[in-house]
Parts: sequence; C-alpha cells; structure tokens
Amino acid sequence: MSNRAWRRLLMVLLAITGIALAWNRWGMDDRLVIDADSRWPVLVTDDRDLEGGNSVAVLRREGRQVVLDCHLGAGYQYRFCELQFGLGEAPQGLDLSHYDTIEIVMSARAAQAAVPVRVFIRSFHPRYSALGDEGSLKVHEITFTPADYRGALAFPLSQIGVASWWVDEHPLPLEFIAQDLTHVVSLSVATAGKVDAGLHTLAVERIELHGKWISAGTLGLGLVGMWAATMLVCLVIDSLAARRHLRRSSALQTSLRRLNATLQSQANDLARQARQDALSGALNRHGLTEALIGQTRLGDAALFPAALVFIDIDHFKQINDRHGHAVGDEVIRGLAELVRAQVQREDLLARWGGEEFLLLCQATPMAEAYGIAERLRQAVAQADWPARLQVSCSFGVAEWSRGQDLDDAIRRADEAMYQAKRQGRDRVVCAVPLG
Ligand SMILES: Nc1nc2c(ncn2[C@@H]2O[C@H](COP(=O)(O)OP(=O)(O)OP(=O)(O)O)[C@@H](O)[C@H]2O)c(=O)[nH]1
Repeated sequence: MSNRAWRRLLMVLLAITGIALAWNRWGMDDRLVIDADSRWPVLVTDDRDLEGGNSVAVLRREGRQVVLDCHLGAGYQYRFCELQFGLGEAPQGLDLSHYDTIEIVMSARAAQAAVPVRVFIRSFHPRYSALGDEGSLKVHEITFTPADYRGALAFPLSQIGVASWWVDEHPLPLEFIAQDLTHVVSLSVATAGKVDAGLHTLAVERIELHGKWISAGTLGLGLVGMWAATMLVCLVIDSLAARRHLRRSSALQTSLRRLNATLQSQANDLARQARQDALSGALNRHGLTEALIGQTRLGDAALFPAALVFIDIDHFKQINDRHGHAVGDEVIRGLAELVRAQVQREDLLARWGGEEFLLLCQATPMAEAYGIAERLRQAVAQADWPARLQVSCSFGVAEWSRGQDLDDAIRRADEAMYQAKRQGRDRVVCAVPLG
C-alpha cells in the first residue's frame, strides 16, 4: 500500500473511532421506564402465608403513582409488604446487564415519619433456580431511605449486590454469588427489615434504568478489534505485494545478470577478435602491439634482448592454385599450431601478412633464436600436411635490443627472410651473421 493509501486509511479509522466514542459518550442511550403506565404487571405480597404473619398489603393507584398501603403486623419475625413489578417470565426474564444506572423516584412513610425501604431484583439461573419456585431466584438487595434523597435517588446498578442472607442460604461456588442481571424476573420495593408495625405507605412514581446499547468496554474492545483487523489485513496485503514485487525484481535481476554475462562475453569475443587473426588464432598486428605493451610493463629485463623471426611459407601461391584455398587455409592454420607447439608460452606469434608470420621470442639472444628457427624449419619439413603436401618455410632472424626501434628490427628480420628466399628457400638466415 502506498503512503497515501495508509494515510487515508488511518484518517478513516481515526474518524470512525472518534465518532463511535463521541456517540457512545453523548448518545447510544438505552432507557427502561417502570411506572404505573408501563407494560409491566404490578402485584403486592405480604407475610400472611408465613408463620404467624399478619401484614396486609393493598395496592392502589394515585395519579401517576403506584401506592402500596401496608398494615405491617407484628406476627412474623421478618414482617414485610412488597410491591413487585414483573419484568419477565423465568427462565428467560429480562436482561438488565447492559444498564449501568438506576433512578428511583418514590416516597416511604409510616406514622407521619420517613422510613427506609428495600429494593429487590430477583433473577433466574439454571444452576440454582427452579421453575415455579420463587424462593430459588437469586435476590439482589439494597436498602435506603427515600426521604434522604428528597424522593429521587440515582445510583450505579452495580451497588445492588446479592443479599447476604441469600448467599448464606445458598452455599454456591464463588462465580455464582456475584451480581447476575441477565435473566431478571422482577423488581420490587418493600418495607425494610426491623421497622415498626403499623401503616406504611410506599408510593412509587417511577423507576428508570439507564445504559448504553453498547457499553464503553464493549465498544473499546470492538474498536481495538477493528484497528487490529484492519492493520492485519493491510499488512497481509502489503506483504503479498512486497513478495510479488520482490519476485518480479529478482526475475528482472536474473535476466539482467544473464544479459550482462552475454554482453560481457560478446565484448570479450570482440576484444579477442580485435587482437586475433580469425584463421590462424595467432595475434594480428594490433594484438602484437598490445601484447608488447603488456610485456614492457614487466620490465626491460624480461623482454630484451628479444629475437624476431619472420616466417614465410614457400611457394604458397602454388599450394592455393593446385589444391584450392581451403587447403591453403589449412596449411596456414597448421603452421600457426606447429609454431605455438614448438615455442614457449611467453613468445608472441603474429600473422603479419597472407602467408607470413612474425615470431617474437623474449629474452632470447640471436644464437638461441637461430636454433629455434632451425628447429621450426625442420618441424615444418617433417610435419604431415593436408593433401600429402611437402611444405617448407623461409626464416629471417633479427635481434631487437633495448633502445632499438621495433619497426627497424622487423625490417631487418624481413630482409633476412627475403635473403633466405633468394638463397633457395627452406632455410634460416640471420640479419647479422653469427660469429
Ligand atoms: N589460402 C589462402 N591464401 C592466401 C591467404 N592470404 C594470402 N594468400 C595467398 O598467398 C599467396 C602468396 O603468394 P606470393 O606472395 O606470390 O608468395 P609465394 O607463392 O608463397 O612465393 P614465395 O613467397 O616467393 O615462396 C597469394 O596467392 C595469396 O593469394 C589466405 O588467407 N589464405
């Protein structure tokens, strides 16, 4: 992905994150109202079914309020009256877990005085609840005095903990004694414990639950997931693209390397062709000059005194005329091979003209050069030539000493070779007679 695409993606993710967080903070409200007009059925209960219980609960409606008149009797130890809103049938009930605040607008009086009340939330759980047995529902409980809050109290729903007496009566593993509001069956307001007998009036105007469709925690997790998933997908796309790019560039590199090698070998061929005679494989004049420049770098001592041997095939025209140019070519090639086989590696052999070769022997005095030429002459005479030819060569030998002009030395060798021709061919003549 390009930098621009990354920047755009980051902007989009930041915008989504910002909008979602702001919406969660100031919007996404979920509100549940429980009052006289809401759809929840209302009923009252008292302790008359219990041992000695003689409290009497009466339900009535007064304007917008649901009122419980409770004649709290002293017969039962834990006397009570209760006003209950049925929120759902067990086992499903109603899920209140996503609400975080509860607001209660109500009053509670007894003998003209403010009294405390209890709020119960009962919920079902298959681990400890049985269908049809209200006593098996988990009881969450909080006690407060409405008058202390001027009749309107709002607090976090998490403050309504599991009733301690319920925990005592239900010895369960720890994970089952925490608040659980996922399957709420009822929400009640009841007289508090240990209040005096007599007439108690509990008037509930409204109970409201507030929350968010999505809790801040869930939203945070969702946003982190969105960032992580997007980054992961982008990184995978990027790494696939990088691998594709790498494959393409390595293929390109390979073909460039091959092309380079081909060009290099062509350049080497061309350089060799520029220095070499194609027919005989010996150096050409330019090649000899270059080779000599290379030799002079090694120092004069390695080169001088050098011997120049001019070699010319005798009556070569006749060979061509009688046996054709192809045979003539073979003789030229054969002579070059024969000379190379007879001399040292450092000696330089160049094709000087049609059937003429120039051999340059380094650090070779005249007497030794004469010996080399004579050996070559005999080798030519004894060699097997195509078409059973009898081939001979004339040799002219001259010395090239330090400080002497090379062209001069070549001319002297050439003249010596012509002298050999004149003297009857198939012989070696030195430019300076040997002592
Ligand atoms: N086959 C062949 N012939 C060549 C080549 N280059 C030159 N020649 C021939 O070599 C012959 C040289 O002839 P000449 O210079 O008269 O010398 P020659 O016949 O060897 O006589 P002498 O040198 O006097 O012994 C010519 O006929 C050229 O055409 C070549 O590359 N291939």
